[in-house]
Amino acid sequence: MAKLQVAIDLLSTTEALALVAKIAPYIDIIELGTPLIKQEGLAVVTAMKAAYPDKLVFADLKTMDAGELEADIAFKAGADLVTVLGAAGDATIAGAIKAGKAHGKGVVVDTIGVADRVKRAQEAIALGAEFVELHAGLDEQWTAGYSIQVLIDEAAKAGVPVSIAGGVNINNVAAVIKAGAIVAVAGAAIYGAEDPAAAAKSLREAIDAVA
Ligand SMILES: O=C([C@H](O)CO)[C@H](O)[C@H](O)COP(=O)(O)O
Repeated sequence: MAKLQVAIDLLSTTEALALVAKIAPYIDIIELGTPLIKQEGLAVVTAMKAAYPDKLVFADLKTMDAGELEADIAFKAGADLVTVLGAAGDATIAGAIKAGKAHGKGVVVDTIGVADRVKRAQEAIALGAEFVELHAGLDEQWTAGYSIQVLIDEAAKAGVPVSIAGGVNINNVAAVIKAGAIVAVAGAAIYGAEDPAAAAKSLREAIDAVA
């Protein structure tokens, strides 16, 4: 069954916890976004895992160097999954995966900014990543001409476990899952909705109707 990951790009632990209190029944993975972790530190990871021990807590570290060290810190703080950038060297990805194995946790490789996302996804899975995020970041999404269809097409070609992040919403989530993504990542479509619970519920239902 494909998973729904909420990407929380709010800026306080209080707001993040309040959001998850509304949407918890509909989501599988709770992502603490990079800006949130920069604002609140890894304490937000610890607080979220304490509040939702049965959910997967995803720390979007976007590590570029010192893979083993940064991943180890986040796993100790309570993360189940951490991100390392696909743009980083193989040694950085391998280091984070080593920390993941030591903790019995996983590493997700984020392809933001990578020119050939499909090739890097295949390489990252060969290195031992749990799955790879085919990702167009917020700045890329706001660039004229952006379409999530690029990521959907890449997911269909990748042949390895991938998630899609970058403007997932109720209009495209079925296509995301039909393309083979094992995780749909939705940020603004949930936290920016007038009724986040209703938005998360609709996304969940749309995913389950495909998967
Ligand atoms: O990972 C993200 C970004 O780098 C800021 O942290 C976003 O959470 C991701 O792009 C998903 O965002 P939405 O487009 O709002 O779904």
